[in-house]
Amino acid sequence: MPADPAVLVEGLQMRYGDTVAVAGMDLVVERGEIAAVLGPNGAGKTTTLETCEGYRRPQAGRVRVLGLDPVHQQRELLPRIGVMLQAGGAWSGVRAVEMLRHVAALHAHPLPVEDLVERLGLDECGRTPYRRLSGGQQQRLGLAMAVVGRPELVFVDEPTAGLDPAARRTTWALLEELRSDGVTVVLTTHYLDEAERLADRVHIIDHGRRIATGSPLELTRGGTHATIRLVVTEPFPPGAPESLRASLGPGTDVTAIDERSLVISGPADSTTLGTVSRWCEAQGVLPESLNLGQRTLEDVFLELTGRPLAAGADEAPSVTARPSASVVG
Ligand SMILES: Nc1ncnc2c1ncn2[C@@H]1O[C@H](COP(=O)(O)OP(=O)(O)OP(=O)(O)O)[C@@H](O)[C@H]1O
Repeated sequence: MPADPAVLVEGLQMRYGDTVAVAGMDLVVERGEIAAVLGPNGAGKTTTLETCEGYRRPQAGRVRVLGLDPVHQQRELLPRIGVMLQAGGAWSGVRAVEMLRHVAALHAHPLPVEDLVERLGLDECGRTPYRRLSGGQQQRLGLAMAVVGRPELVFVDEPTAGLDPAARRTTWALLEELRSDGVTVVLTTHYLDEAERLADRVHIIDHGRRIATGSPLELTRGGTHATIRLVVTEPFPPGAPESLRASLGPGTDVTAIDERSLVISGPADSTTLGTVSRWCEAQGVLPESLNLGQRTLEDVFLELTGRPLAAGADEAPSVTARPSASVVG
């Protein structure tokens, strides 16, 4: 019989008073993969993770972690998972390395503390009380505490928020090493490069729901689709996006960016490029540039939600963007 997935979330609903934090979340994380839960501020990432970690009881729906119920089988589950919280997690007066040794001592087969300290550059602040550590040092200590017990599964919430580029790379390398050792990693992030670089599978979430799932390549490739950016020398005549969309036919989407540029999302082939070029001639506009580019996760989020990821959950939808990507998985 195949093993249970590392994480299984079905129809999870969570609210805080009148605020709906999670609105029917479905999520599957297979064992041994790095899964990134990507979404804007307030999308419900932390609440979902905290429910998987057993800190919150599902108000509706079902959550299983390593096949166990995180609330009712917490004693069985806790020794097998590592948790890096967004902030805190250590006593304020305790020295960094003492804290890590303490956590290591709670586990049967911990990683060597000194190695982790050196790996994560914590040697320089090993005797510093937790409350005096910089934000980045607290982040790295939090990660060390999450992995020191050799967990089968680690949850890391925004592992590189506020870290400098060198510390981000160190963190990524450690997470990749965990995966090579067969550890499942579930991380939340709103850094697109982090999700693209690290994750085997990305779950894009918005307003408490998963809206797309796939490997970074599957999500950005969108089948044979690509993004073509057209910039012309003079403003387009009125109705240009509609007219170009009609020329290109079904399966293609055209979004006006400003009066001289638009984005075409459609098949990346010579027919599309030829049609765009002939359309420009017919409209009497001269292309300044015509760039064919791979979609980014940012483009995917924009297409799915009509607003940029960085704008946050409450931003009004953009008037020019129109959803066209399909939900995967
Ligand atoms: N303890 C709480 N009490 C009241 N509302 C909360 C609480 N925690 C979260 N919320 C609200 O629930 C929603 C989801 O929050 P959550 O922290 O799960 O999202 P998130 O995607 O992790 O956001 P971020 O990226 O900012 O951490 C937000 O509207 C948030 O303001």
